[in-house]
Formats: sequence, structure tokens, C-alpha cells
Amino acid sequence: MLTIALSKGRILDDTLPLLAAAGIVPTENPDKSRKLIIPTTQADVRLLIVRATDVPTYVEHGAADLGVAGKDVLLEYGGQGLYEPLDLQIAQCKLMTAGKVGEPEPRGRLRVATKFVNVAKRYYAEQGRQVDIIKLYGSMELAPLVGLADKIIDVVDTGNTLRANGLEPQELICHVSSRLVVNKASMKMQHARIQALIDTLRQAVESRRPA
Ligand SMILES: Nc1ncnc2c1ncn2[C@@H]1O[C@H](COP(=O)(O)OP(=O)(O)OP(=O)(O)O)[C@@H](O)[C@H]1O
Ligand SMILES: O=P(O)(O)OC[C@H]1O[C@H](OP(=O)(O)OP(=O)(O)O)[C@H](O)[C@@H]1O
Repeated sequence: MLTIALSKGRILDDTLPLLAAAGIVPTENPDKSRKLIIPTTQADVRLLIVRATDVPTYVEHGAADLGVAGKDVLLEYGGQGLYEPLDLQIAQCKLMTAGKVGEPEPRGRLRVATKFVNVAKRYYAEQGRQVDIIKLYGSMELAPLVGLADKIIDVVDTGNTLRANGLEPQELICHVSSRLVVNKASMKMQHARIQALIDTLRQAVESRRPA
């Protein structure tokens, strides 16, 4: 059995056409189903539906052989526990700092609210900047508006969410897209099969790229 961990929403929506190119199609609609283990048209391939931030955990521990996770999630998860053989070029966005429009840089210690605590620590450490990181689980945009933090670190695509809340994107931390991740033992034990899937997915990614 080959088990693939995915999160509902944009990653699932954008990964299903790539898996279809490899002949892997869920036998029921994961968006509608309450099931967390979804069989596919290939009897020996199944999908696990997990939270986006949990994908690396399932794959590193071998509960899933493969997974799809945003680079933001992988950077925050950290470590060397996973192979990351393919950029699927889906769910593209940027990790950025953002703050209130027109607000000057605060003097002294910066307060930064984010769910990407490790990314934030590394980013400001590289800059030699003293910061207090405030861990949040969502609605980060609120933090500067109510004085909880000076800035946030979050993913930005169109910038609409920031704009709607009177914030502006400031520093680019990195570009983000979703990656195929593979459990290290699975890669050894099922090498031919997983490598064939990676090759097919790579072709599907390349054939989608606009000319
Ligand atoms: N607005 C966006 N545009 C493009 N890609 C995005 C956007 N927001 C997030 N992503 C990327 O898609 C991945 C999955 O995001 P998604 O919104 O499905 O889950 P999440 O909100 O991060 O997790 P959860 O809903 O479990 O808290 C993110 O890790 C990021 O890489
Ligand atoms: O720059 P934008 O195009 O506005 O995209 C950025 C927003 O997208 C994500 O939220 P999402 O829409 O996934 O909702 P979520 O908070 O439920 O993840 C992210 O958390 C940002 O808030």
C-alpha cells in the first residue's frame, strides 16, 4: 500500500489533477466525504486527509509514505527527516512580514505575531534583530490592529487580506510553493515505485507550466 497525505482545500484541489496524470483518482470526493482515509482507483494507493501543518509529521513517522506540503509548513517544521524531491509549483504565495500602512518602524524590540514561530526566529536572528515572537494560530492580521504586535509574518498571495485590514506587505522572507515529500524509509523500501510516481508527477508539473 502506498499512502499519500494531503490537506483539504487548495493543496488537495491542485494535487488531484497531478495524481490523475499518474492514474490515481479518489473513489469518492474528499471535499464532500467525512472519511479521512480515501481509497483510489489504484487499489494499493490511498489518500490520508490531514491538517496542512500535520503533513510532515505523518510522512516523517511513516504513517504516510508521501505527502504534499507548502514550503512554509516545511520550513516551520524543520529538520532533515524528509526527502523533498519535487516542487509541484502549486499553492504559490510568499512568506512576508507585514505591518500597518504608513506606520514607522518601532524603535527597540519588535513584537511579531505569527504561526511561523521558527521561521520568524531564524529570519530575525539572521538580521541580528531582537524580537519578541507571539505565537498565533490564525487571524494574524488582527494583531497589529489591536496592539498585540507591531508586525506579522504570514503568507501573502494577492495581498487582499492585508489590504482589507489596513496592513501592507513589507519584507519578503521567501517564495512558497507546495512540495512532494517522501518518507526516507519508504523511499528505500519502495524505491522503484515511488521514483516512477515522482517521474510521472514531474512530467505532469512540467506539462502544466505556461509556455
Ligand atoms: N492565499 C494563498 N494563495 C496561495 N497559496 C496559499 C495561500 N494561503 C496558503 N497557501 C499555501 O497553501 C498551503 C495550504 O494552505 P491552506 O489554507 O489549505 O491551509 P492552512 O490554512 O495553512 O492550514 P489550516 O487550514 O490547517 O490552518 C499553505 O501552507 C501555503 O503553502
Ligand atoms: O494575499 P491573499 O490572496 O489575501 O492570501 C493570503 C491569505 O490566504 C491565506 O488564508 P486562506 O484564504 O487560505 O484562509 P485561511 O486563513 O483559512 O487559511 C493566508 O492565511 C492569508 O490570510
